[in-house]
Amino acid sequence: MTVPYNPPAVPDLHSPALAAALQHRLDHLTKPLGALGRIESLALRLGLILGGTAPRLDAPQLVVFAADHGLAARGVSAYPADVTWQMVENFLAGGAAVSVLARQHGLALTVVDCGVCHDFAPRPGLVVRKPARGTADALDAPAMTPEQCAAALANGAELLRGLPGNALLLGEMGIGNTSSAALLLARLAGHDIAACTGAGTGLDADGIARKTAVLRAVLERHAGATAPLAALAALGGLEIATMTGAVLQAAAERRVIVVDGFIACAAVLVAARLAPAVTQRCVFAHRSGERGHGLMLDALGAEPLLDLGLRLGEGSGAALAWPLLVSACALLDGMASFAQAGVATAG
Ligand SMILES: O=C(O)c1ccc[n+]([C@@H]2O[C@H](COP(=O)([O-])O)[C@@H](O)[C@H]2O)c1
Ligand SMILES: Cc1cc2nc[nH]c2cc1C
Repeated sequence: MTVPYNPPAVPDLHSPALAAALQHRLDHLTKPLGALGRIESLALRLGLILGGTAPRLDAPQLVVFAADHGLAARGVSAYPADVTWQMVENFLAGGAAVSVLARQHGLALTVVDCGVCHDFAPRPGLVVRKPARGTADALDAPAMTPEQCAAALANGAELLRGLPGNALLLGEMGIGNTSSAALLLARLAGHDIAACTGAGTGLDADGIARKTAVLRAVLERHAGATAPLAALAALGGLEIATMTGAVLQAAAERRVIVVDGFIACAAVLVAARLAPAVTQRCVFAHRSGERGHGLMLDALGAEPLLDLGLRLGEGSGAALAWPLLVSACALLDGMASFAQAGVATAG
């Protein structure tokens, strides 16, 4: 299957001179060498992405990509598929975890209907870009046709082009989407599906065993879908495909991409298989409680900032990590050097 989509160019960020200037600045601030730990590598990364020694985060955008999954009818989730549209209403009404966190941290929140089986009343904060009402049951057919997958990728890119600011925080909502993420991880990183399959919204051990059996059969059904976009179309969700297009566009525009949990990482995994330099623009917010997320982060070469046992999605982990990015920039910009403060350096 060929998906008619050309990813944008994502150049390497390699800049030894800027990296040296950032490291020099970090090393001369009034603290023992390296004492701000991972905040220092975060500051370095933000400087490299935004292209300066005093990076400024501007107008951060938290986008929740939502869609339904045909595979949900196979009992792979602990919750009914209707929760997808009901939670979209909750995001927009301001009552979801991510709504609260976005308000708290001054993040603009946009919800994108990428393929929910529901008609929403138009309102501010909701964007409808749906190539289909949910995916097909991947046990019967490819989840998306090549055209639907290409349309979702293009929608993500177009959406990003219209957003202000220089930081994108990824969120998602879709009953059944840990199945798609597990399938993509198994296929693109070459792991057994059992190591990639977890409880999602809360399956017990028997439920996880049934989910694993379904997913193993899906992989067999689509054994030929090995290229990244073919795998995305066969196994993925409409929200994952739209998010992949958004990630590629954000990376091409040199925005900071704050990656949430297991499903958001699956979109980044597809994007990184198409354009490896994508991960240079990513800050991985947290390690989620979902089995498989550790393998996913390893496949991306990622070290997440937080490890809180979150397994909510929605962009909640990205929003919780956001203040660390703000602090990293503030410290880089605002701390005095040893020379400025008249503090003695190490003997
Ligand atoms: O972000 C994660 O790591 C994560 C882990 C488990 C579940 N989720 C959320 O739960 C939903 C998918 O779970 P499931 O069991 O329906 O596949 C979806 O809406 C995700 O946002 C998210
Ligand atoms: C209630 C609920 C909220 C969610 N938010 C993201 N995924 C979710 C799944 C459920 C079931």
